[in-house]
Amino acid sequence: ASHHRLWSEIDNVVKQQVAWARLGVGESGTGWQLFAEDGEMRMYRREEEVDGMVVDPLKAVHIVKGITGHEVCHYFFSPQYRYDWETTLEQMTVLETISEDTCLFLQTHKRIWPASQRDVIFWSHLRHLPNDQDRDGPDIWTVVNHSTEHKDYPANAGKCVRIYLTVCMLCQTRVNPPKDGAPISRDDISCKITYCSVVNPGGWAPASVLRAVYKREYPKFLKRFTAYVTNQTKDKSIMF
Ligand SMILES: Cc1cccc(-c2n[nH]cc2-c2ccc(F)c(-c3ccc(S(=O)(=O)CCO)cc3)c2)n1
Repeated sequence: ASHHRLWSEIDNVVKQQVAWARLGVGESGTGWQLFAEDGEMRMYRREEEVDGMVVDPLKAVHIVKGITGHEVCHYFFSPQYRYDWETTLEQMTVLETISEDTCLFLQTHKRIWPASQRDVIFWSHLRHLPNDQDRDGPDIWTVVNHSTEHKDYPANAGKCVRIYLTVCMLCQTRVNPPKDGAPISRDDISCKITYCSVVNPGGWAPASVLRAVYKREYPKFLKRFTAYVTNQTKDKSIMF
């Protein structure tokens, strides 16, 4: 693809996020604490503060039957579906479509009492990392969202406090080919999802409130989003 002004930053952040997402949460004692479990979904966080603000990194691992990593990343990246699954979204603007796999978003999200309302500007990049180089390597689809500036929307100019985030949705598709050589159906596929997120809430917000919001919102988001993809794809041909 023709390189654009953000290309080198995107390439560096994507490589760093893919490496980070592929690191397991290891045995207990590595600082990751399991805080939510639901079926195949496991959510971990690390308690970290920067300048007295909670920036707890989050890592969620989920295995969903019947969908592919390409499908998960397609619905996570594409703006036209976002209001369907992002329940806390109040306003989304595509500031720039930089290429067919890279967009610039401005989003305002519903206010979390007693903190002020938040907005965020981030570039979003969809990438397929095929495993052609090493035979049994993982075939990865990923979307990385990373905060950036925009000259027309300075931080904290209006009523919203600007937040800063890096999010990685990393997917690996597993196929169990049917014994009798039949064509692959949705019963023969599953997707291993690793969702990583680090959010700096910008202005001050009480640690207890933020941690309670994260504990409630992240599991709800991942369950709702993956259910949305399952429902959107169930009668469509498989997008590998
Ligand atoms: C899933 C989740 C976790 C933690 C907090 C909340 C939440 N509750 N009420 C307001 C928000 C809120 C405030 C500001 C934000 F930037 C995002 C935000 C969350 C996720 C993403 S994303 O990049 O993962 C998906 C694109 O929207 C972007 C912004 C969410 N939602």
